[in-house]
Amino acid sequence: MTQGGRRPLVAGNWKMNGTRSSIAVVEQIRENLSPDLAARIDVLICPPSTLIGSCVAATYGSSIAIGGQNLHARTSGAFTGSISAEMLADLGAKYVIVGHSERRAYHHETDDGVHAKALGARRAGLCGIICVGETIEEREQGRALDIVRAQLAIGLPKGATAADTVIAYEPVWAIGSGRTPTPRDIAEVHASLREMLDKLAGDEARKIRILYGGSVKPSNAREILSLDNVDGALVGGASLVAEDFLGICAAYA
Ligand SMILES: O=C[C@H](O)COP(=O)(O)O
Repeated sequence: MTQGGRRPLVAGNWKMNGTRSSIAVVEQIRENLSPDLAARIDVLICPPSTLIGSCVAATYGSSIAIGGQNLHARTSGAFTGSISAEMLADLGAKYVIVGHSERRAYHHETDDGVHAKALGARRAGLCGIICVGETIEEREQGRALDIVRAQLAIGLPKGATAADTVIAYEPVWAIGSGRTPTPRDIAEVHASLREMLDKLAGDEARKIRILYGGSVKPSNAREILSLDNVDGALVGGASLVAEDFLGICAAYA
C-alpha cells in the first residue's frame, strides 16, 4: 500500500483527552508495534500539549514520533495561552497539526492563519499536518472538491516538501460521527489534492503524503488505506486505545 514511494503515516490525534495516566497508552503502542511494521510505516501520536514531554520520554529510542495539535504562528511574545513551533520542537515534537476543523470551527481559524502556522512549523523544523475538509452542507451542494482545493491553495506554503508538510483530508461530517465517505468519494478527493500538490509545489511535492481522517477504525482501515493516493490516516477517537490504534497500523502489515 506504499504509493509513489511515499512512506505511510498513521497519526493519532488525542484532542483534549488524556492525563498522565494516558502515557500507558503510548507505552503499550511502543511495546506492541511490531519491528517489521515500524520499519515500513511512520507512527505519530499527538497528545495534548501537557503530555508532549512525557510522551517524548516514553517513546525515546523508538521510531514513534510525538507531535502537537496546534501552534501559534509567531516564535514568542505576548500571546497568553499559546505555544509556538519552537516550544514544541524544544520538547521533542516532530510534527504539528495545523488547521484542524475543530480549530477552524471553534477558534475561527482561517486559511490565511493556517498558512502562517504552516510557515511557523517549517521555521522550527517541524512537519505541519495541514487539515482540509468540507462540511456536510458543502458536500451535499456538490462543492467538496472546490472547498478542499481552495483550503489547500491558501494554506499550503510555497516550496512545501515532504519534510515539512503532510496534508490530511478530513470531511468535517465524518469526524467522530462513525460515518465515512464512500471509498469512491475519498479516492476522488485524494486524487484531486494529489494532482494539485504535484502542480503547485513541484517535484518535491510528489513525496508529500495525503492522509485520510474521519472515523477511521480497525474495521475500516484496510479498505480506506488501500485506496489510491491515501498515504495514511489521521485518527481521533481510535487513537486513545492502544489496541485500536495498533489495529489500524496493522492494515499495513
Ligand atoms: O484528527 C482526527 C480526526 O478529527 C478524526 O477523528 P475521529 O477518528 O474521532 O473521527
